[in-house]
Amino acid sequence: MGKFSLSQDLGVDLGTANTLVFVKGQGVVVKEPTVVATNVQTGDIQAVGESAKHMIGRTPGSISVVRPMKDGVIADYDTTAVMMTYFIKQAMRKRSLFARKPNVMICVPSGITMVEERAVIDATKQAGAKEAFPIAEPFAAAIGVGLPVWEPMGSMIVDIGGGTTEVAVISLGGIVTSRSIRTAGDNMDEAITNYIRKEYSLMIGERSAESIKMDIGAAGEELENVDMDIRGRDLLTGLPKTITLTSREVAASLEDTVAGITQAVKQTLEKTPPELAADIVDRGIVLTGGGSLLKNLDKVISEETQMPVFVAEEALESVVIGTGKSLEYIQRFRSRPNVSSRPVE
Ligand SMILES: Nc1ncnc2c1ncn2[C@@H]1O[C@H](COP(=O)(O)OP(=O)(O)OP(=O)(O)O)[C@@H](O)[C@H]1O
Repeated sequence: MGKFSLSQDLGVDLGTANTLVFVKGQGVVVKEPTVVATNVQTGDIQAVGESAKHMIGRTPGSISVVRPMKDGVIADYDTTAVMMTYFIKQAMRKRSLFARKPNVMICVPSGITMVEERAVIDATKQAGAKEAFPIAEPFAAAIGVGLPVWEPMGSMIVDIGGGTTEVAVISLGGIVTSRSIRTAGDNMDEAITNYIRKEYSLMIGERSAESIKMDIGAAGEELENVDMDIRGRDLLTGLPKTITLTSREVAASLEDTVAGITQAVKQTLEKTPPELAADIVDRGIVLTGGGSLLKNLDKVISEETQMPVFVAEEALESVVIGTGKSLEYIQRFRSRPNVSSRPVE
């Protein structure tokens, strides 16, 4: 880096549900849903981020709304690249005219294949990055929540996003054991949708399912029961209909997804070397990612594992904050497939 370098490097969390951009020296400057609306006839971009998310389920035939990431990886390459270009431009609005292209630290799920990781690197470069440095999502999340990742000390992080849940035990700057499953927030929405369709013959939209989860969704059984009126389309008459749903029903519909996440945590603990397991017993498990905000999920995981469990304060931002903090160590990261979790000394 030269003496008069005008660098403005970026950290990016390209998530299934949300994309966030961190600018060195400024913090989180972009926080938008990973959604793009395009005009079907012309291919022109109609809306990106929050405004595109509002269009989901409400578009005429001429507009298509796409979520270009699925299960933590790129499902629609061209749309992802266009979206990233838009967000990176937005993040660098205040950039000097003479600034060079930014280096970008970008998170990828730890269970990603080489081909999938290559697609993320290529899309990031296409969006204007000079170099793209992949970092494993749970590692970034652990840095973001301030866990002592570089110390000889076991830390366990569970990042529950929209598409993936990543569980990792970290010590001495590397991931010791990890598990990445494609079960997370999106599956919770699907489980609620399926339950309502089966029990009430009512078809609800993706956004309604997400609001039900956020408003009255919870893990476990012993809950204060609350009601919510739900509107949708009656599958038998084809007409709009309103039903009243209870939080207990929602919790029951989420049981399998919650069990899947708890199981992944247990399996990772089982593979953890004893010294590190002892550290985790002392210091607890940290949950992060939007999915960790599901009510009572921390308690259920704590009961199942018999470990203290904490939810991170900035659960939706830990990963991007971690990518931002990692910019300090950018020289230690190399674009090498599948070893991105391990900073190279
Ligand atoms: N209060 C809440 N209660 C339950 N779920 C929530 C809450 N807030 C957000 N979520 C869920 O969190 C998920 C998004 O989390 P996050 O932004 O961390 O994921 P992501 O990084 O985009 O996904 P991934 O890491 O899988 O690529 C969505 O499924 C969203 O519905």
